[in-house]
Amino acid sequence: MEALPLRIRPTADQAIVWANDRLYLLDQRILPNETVYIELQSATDTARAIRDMVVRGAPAIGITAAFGVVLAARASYRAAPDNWRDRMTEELQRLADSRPTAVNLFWALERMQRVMGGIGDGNPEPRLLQEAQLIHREDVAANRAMGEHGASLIGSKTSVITHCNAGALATGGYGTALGVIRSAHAAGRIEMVYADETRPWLQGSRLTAWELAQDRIPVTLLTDGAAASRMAQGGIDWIIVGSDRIAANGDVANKIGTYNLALAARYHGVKVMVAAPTSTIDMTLKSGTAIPIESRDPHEVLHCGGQRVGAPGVAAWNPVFDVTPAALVDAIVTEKGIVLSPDRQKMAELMAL
Ligand SMILES: CSC[C@H]1O[C@H](OP(=O)(O)O)[C@H](O)[C@@H]1O
Repeated sequence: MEALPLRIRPTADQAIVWANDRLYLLDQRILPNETVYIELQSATDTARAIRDMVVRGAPAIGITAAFGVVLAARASYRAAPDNWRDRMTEELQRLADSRPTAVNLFWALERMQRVMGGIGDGNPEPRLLQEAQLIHREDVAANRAMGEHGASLIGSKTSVITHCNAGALATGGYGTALGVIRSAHAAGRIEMVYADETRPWLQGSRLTAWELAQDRIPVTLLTDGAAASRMAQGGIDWIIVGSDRIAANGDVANKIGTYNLALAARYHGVKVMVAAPTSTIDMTLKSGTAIPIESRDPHEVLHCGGQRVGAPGVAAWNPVFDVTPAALVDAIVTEKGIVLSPDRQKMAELMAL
């Protein structure tokens, strides 16, 4: 991967760019201090970029993987025009192995493989690129629909707490949780957004605060440990978060710390909204206990802001997601509509729409 200048304005809605027949990612590891696009030359590059969190966020991971399939097809067809499918197997597996929790990754790969199955002779790239771009466009449209659905639940002068980054940077654009916040703000109903910093990777302080400030939406940073005390002071109406995978009974996997928020919210009478496209819902898993939870390098916990904060010899536990039981979720908001007090039957009815 090489960092190349790309002559577009680096905004949160341009985190994933296909231009000049090339794939570029806004490097989210160094936002907000630097806005640098990295060009990806192969599916292996793409898998590494997902694993290393150059791009992150469930829908964004799925969209990026779809473009990774296009890069794999280009290389395979050039190497073996008559046998390009078989040559893609290894690269597709690398993409699938990049991160385990966001189901959108596997949903996108399966959709691209279904298209691969329908391609006849000749160069597969144009048809696969068309599908990857369609997945990207559909995600933005879903986020805008989700934003309106979610905003319909938001009353005037609402203050919310959000966790991690479920914004344009985590999706194809507009965002899921931040999409709801953007739509409610456009309707004049947002008083304040409190953004948890979200240790250890700081998606909240580095990414969410940047996105909201860029859109002139009022935002106040919280340390992760401050959220419950802020709720205890009163005046918080909703917790609004995204998700990486939702099980068939409505259990929600999201960034580590979401479960803590939901427990404190229930105690303080604050409602919990999870905004996610239906591509994040995994009806093959009966409950959240079956959702694979990614653990990352303890180094991420033992360091902060580029310096070591854990004494030598100290261990660290670094699961980067947790599961919030459906019983602690007041609303799951998707592009298809809203599920209040989610349960298995209601999730099945939503998915049947
Ligand atoms: C709209 S999905 C965003 C979702 O992804 C984040 O995880 P990560 O930054 O590790 O990819 C977090 O769980 C967000 O809620």
